[in-house]
Amino acid sequence: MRILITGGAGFIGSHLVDRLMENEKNEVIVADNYFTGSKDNLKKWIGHSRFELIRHDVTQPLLVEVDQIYHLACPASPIFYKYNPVKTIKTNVIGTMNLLGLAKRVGARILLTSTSEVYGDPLEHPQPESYWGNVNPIGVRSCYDEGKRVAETLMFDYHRQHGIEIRVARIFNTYGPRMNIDDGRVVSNFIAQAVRGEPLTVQSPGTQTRSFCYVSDLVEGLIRLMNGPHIGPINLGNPGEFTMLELAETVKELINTNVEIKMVENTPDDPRQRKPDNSKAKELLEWEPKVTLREGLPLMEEDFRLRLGVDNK
Ligand SMILES: NC(=O)c1ccc[n+]([C@@H]2O[C@H](COP(=O)([O-])OP(=O)(O)OC[C@H]3O[C@@H](n4cnc5c(N)ncnc54)[C@H](O)[C@@H]3O)[C@@H](O)[C@H]2O)c1
Ligand SMILES: O=c1ccn([C@@H]2O[C@H](COP(=O)(O)OP(=O)(O)O[C@H]3OC[C@@H](O)[C@H](O)[C@H]3O)[C@@H](O)[C@H]2O)c(=O)[nH]1
Repeated sequence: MRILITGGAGFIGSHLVDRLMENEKNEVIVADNYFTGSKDNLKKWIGHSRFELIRHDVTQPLLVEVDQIYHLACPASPIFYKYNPVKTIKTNVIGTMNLLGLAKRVGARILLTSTSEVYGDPLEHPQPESYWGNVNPIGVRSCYDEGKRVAETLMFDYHRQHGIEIRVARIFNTYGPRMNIDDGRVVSNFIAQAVRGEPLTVQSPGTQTRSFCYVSDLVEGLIRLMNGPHIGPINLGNPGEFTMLELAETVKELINTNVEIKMVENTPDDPRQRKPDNSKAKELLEWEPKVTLREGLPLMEEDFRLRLGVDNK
């Protein structure tokens, strides 16, 4: 099987590469523009005979002969997707069209990594795939939320109109080693702050909730979705729900009991609650996350200490 992973130099993408490369029958091609990803994440595969890395921006067409496409390319951290919002929209819309065009041309199956952000600031809780969401179409997060919603629409229209084999995953907050140190997302921020001995910055009010999935669980879900018969959309996330204050307390307890917790200002349109309804993934993919937050957080510590150059406690 020859497999293309767009965004494969990023956090989730590089873990997916690791898993797919374990199978000696797979050849893996990564296409990435290194906006938020890095060659470092793939260093153990560079030079391997079954692996290829291409510097490529998905807003441009790509021609490669492949059997499957995991389409991940898109900045995921709010700081980075808001940095150049027009580019984020182009990546989601033109990028997804380009990859669908490739899938059509070579007859490949294509999986889109959509997001729980398509539910916006959800009025239904937990969120099932049947919920249409509560999204601000003109806000600062819209380039990402609405961009992913259009990407999903494109996937289903190419499927209905051209018979393309599609898979759509709606990923909930995922964390683990290799997240960018300055990524800006809450788990990597708190771990980096705890390792550096700096205050943990909880954005107000701190009662907003998220459900955090460890990256190995998520990758397993993506592979099951890609290779199963169901097109989705299917929620992939861990149903354990925590307030940001609870997350900060947990990081403090597990990583550095000496740090303070500091309340800081939040950003506009921050969703107030989020938790996946996992029934579809359980039933159709026989998938359930295994790693709890308390187990997963310490697994990031060594990677962050090494990259930050901070010795063990
Ligand atoms: N991590 C999460 O919690 C989460 C949640 C929901 C959805 N997702 C989705 O999963 C995917 C991967 O997320 P991640 O957490 O690994 O983020 P990431 O930022 O670490 O990885 C994204 C990768 O895409 C690349 N990229 C960005 N724009 C590109 C472009 N125009 N052309 C080519 N490459 C481009 C980046 O350089 C990076 O390597 C994204 O599509 C994201 O929307 C992630
Ligand atoms: O330092 C911080 C950073 C963030 N936060 C809070 O933590 C919560 C989560 O924020 P993050 O930036 O980690 O992530 P978000 O949940 O907003 O978006 C995320 O979810 C879905 C994915 O598609 C996106 O890629 C991802 O970034 C927010 O309520 C935010 O206000 C803090 O309290 N402190």
